[in-house]
Amino acid sequence: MTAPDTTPGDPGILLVLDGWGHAPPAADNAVDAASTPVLDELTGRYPSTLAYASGEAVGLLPGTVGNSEIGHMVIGAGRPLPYDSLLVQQHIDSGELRENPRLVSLLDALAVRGGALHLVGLCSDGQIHANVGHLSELLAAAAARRVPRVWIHAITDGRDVADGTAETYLTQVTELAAAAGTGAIAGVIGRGYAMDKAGNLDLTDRAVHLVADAEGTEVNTAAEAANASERGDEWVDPSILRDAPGARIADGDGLVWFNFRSDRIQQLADRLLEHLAATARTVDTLSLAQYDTRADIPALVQRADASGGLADELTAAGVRSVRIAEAEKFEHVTYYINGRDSTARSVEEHVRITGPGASDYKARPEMNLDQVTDAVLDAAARPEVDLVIANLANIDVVGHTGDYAATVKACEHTDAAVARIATAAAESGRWLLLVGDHGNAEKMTKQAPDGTSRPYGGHTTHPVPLVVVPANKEATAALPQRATLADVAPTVLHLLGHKTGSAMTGRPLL
Ligand SMILES: O=C(O)[C@H](O)COP(=O)(O)O
Ligand SMILES: [Mn+2]
Ligand SMILES: [Mn+2]
Repeated sequence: MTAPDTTPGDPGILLVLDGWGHAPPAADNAVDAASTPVLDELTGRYPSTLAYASGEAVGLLPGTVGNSEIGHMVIGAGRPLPYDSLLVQQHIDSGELRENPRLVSLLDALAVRGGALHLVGLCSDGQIHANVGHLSELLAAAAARRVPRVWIHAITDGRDVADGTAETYLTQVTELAAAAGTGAIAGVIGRGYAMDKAGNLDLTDRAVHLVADAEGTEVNTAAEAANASERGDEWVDPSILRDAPGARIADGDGLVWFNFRSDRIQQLADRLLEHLAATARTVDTLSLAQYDTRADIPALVQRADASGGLADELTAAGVRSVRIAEAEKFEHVTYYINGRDSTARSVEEHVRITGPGASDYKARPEMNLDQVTDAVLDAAARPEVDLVIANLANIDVVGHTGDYAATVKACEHTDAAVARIATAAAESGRWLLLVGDHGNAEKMTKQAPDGTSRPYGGHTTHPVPLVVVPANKEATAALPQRATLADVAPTVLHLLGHKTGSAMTGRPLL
């Protein structure tokens, strides 16, 4: 770790505008269409640039859309970090995954005792939570080890990919199973139920009972389940295939979770394992990548080391920070930006805004932004606070609804919040760094496999705006033409008067 530098810096505010991407004006660009006079003025008047926030620049496979987890982790780490999806793919390409001792021993045990393998995960190629290609590799491994029965418990997406595509992905899953020579879909359920992360256990339990107990509406085909949904792919009702006898999890079966990202599957994983234990079923369980579950689930692929980032540098330098976000993005400015490290730090305060959630953010594009902004202003007014780090969630969370008009409004609410925060920064002698963590709202349609253009609420590969409003407004140094999210932590440290951390490969932009 780098020793703190003695250059006096200024206190500041790091504001992550979640899902704030940049793309040329177009009919589906909600960021451009929104009236955002303050963001326009700050971007025009002060040093600004575009930062890469997807693909290799942040530790993803080339061409992969950015996401909140890797976005905030790289903002904090000051270097690209090989993300879980990239590590899984490397283990597949090298053949390591198939030979993974934990996997081999589970599959061999199932083959010997005649147990079934249950594979649970999101069936799409959104590459944010999961990738059906990974499922394919697990199916091939099960076939090679002669596991007698393999059941796929399919979660439908419609959020990281265009809505209305669930049937296509379910067909693909069936084809992958046929190609591998094993596996059949047992049940289908939307991610709104199976991947709730807000503690709505009534939703989670619908998934628990489908997967563990084969309880759901009976359907003849997976496509029938997908097409019956009146609320899109995210909300496909729990459905069990009529020709899936014995898909209920039995004592002695095995279970592998194939989402690589933990945040939206961990609630279900814990709940399901507790239900199996309560019903006297011993089931050996693995996850593709490491999960933040209460239960200790052995992972097939370990996480990259993310230490030596901003949090470690701030702690070493005694820099006091306040982290603020509403529930949807709270972990992003605490756990993820700190490198998936939950160590309590005495120099950090966490403010979690808990206003009303919403099942449909179309109707409430303002979310709880006023309270988030109030908290930022309160923290900025405290002289003992060196750094305020906040996430404004609206552009991303409302963007995910795929509703263009609501997303335009979310951008406009965000602009009004930035206006208040920029004024407070000026009044408290703070610099203000604005940056997106990945694109979303600047592209609200996507071409479906059938060639039609559909509303799209998912992320993009576009770069994100990055603006530095200096504490001394006379300073007008230009930023490099292109930056990456890895440059944010070195720039923040520089503005605070500290050197770049020795583990960081990004550079201060000023
Ligand atoms: O989990 C979600 O809401 C989306 O799939 C991804 O969005 P995030 O990366 O912004 O959390
Ligand atoms: Mn995000
Ligand atoms: Mn998002």
